[in-house]
Amino acid sequence: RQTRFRCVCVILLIWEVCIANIYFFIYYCFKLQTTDHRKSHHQVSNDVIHTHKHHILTHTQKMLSRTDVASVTSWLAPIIWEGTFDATLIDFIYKQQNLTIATTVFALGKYTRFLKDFLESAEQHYFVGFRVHYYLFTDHPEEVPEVKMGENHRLIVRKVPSMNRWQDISMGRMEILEKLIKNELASEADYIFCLDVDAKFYGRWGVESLGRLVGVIHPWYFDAPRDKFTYERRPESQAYIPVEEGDYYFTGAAFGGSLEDVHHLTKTCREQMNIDIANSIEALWHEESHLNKYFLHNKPSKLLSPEYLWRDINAWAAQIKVVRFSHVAKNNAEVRPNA
Ligand SMILES: CC(=O)N[C@H]1[C@@H](OP(=O)(O)OP(=O)(O)OC[C@H]2O[C@@H](n3ccc(=O)[nH]c3=O)[C@H](O)[C@@H]2O)O[C@H](CO)[C@H](O)[C@@H]1O
Ligand SMILES: [Mn+2]
Repeated sequence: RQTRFRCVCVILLIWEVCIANIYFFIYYCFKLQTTDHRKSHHQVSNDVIHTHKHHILTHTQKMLSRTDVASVTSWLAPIIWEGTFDATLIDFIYKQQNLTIATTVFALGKYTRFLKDFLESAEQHYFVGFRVHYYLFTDHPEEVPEVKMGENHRLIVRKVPSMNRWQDISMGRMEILEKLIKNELASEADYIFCLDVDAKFYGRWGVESLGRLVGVIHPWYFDAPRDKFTYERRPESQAYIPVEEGDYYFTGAAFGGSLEDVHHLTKTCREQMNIDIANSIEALWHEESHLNKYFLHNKPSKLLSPEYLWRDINAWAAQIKVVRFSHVAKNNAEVRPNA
């Protein structure tokens, strides 16, 4: 009987040890969870003053990728497509830097007709919530429409002389930009974008586009083989690119970056175009040809997909999930000073 009693005691003891272990295990797990929680909250409140930041910072854990398009170049510059960035997170990061984005636009001759749609749509989609100073160059300041600017957005109008050739207007932008950056922008802005006016915004164009030197892949050639790119192929031009060279074909209708880098870009293109004029040659696609030559030797640090300059809002391509900025249809012969 005594042995039976001992046996029962031992079993009871083992049972209690087990129960105690289970209790201890549950308590330990719970404690671990709460301390972890407190720790991450603490880290966040060290970094930021806002209250929702814990939620925002955890977005980094989301997998962002596209498998149908390349999102990085061979020199490790990101290519920005819808689905490769977290807009909330990237806005939050840049918000703390108090940036100003200078944005230049030219509207000479009949091109003032594009201003209303350009500016109104920009106010809905372009760097909303960030400081933007538009510099508008026109030969008809009286035709600039009244557009209500959002908070922190300003429109500065500059008069420039009229020109007889649309090619000269388009190419002449480089010199005007070069001077604007050198003489005025140093203490006024952090980044600059130079955009065509015959275009309209349909979706977000925000801080994801900012970088030291930013090129936009031309909407007609993003999917084309290199030998189809319309680079300048005559060796007599300074814009010449041999057939076996070149990475992407960039549009002349949108580019940007830091003031220093864009100043160097505009200065170089202006100088190269002047050499071409002296040699009586005009590059096939004007300043766009020179821009492509520049990007061959000065690789952009960031590339924007054709979402950032699409052909026309109605054109379709499987890779384009969002049209952010798009050329509007225009009758070149009717709108340009020379056909
Ligand atoms: C589809 C196509 O062929 N695109 C080419 C064409 O673009 P685009 O047909 O888009 O050139 P464009 O007529 O828009 O001219 C460029 C910009 O110059 C300004 N502007 C031009 C003319 C004028 O009378 N008033 C005025 O203000 C305006 O800001 C305009 O957005 O030419 C560019 C410059 O060479 C590039 O080569 C483009 O690849
Ligand atoms: Mn255009």
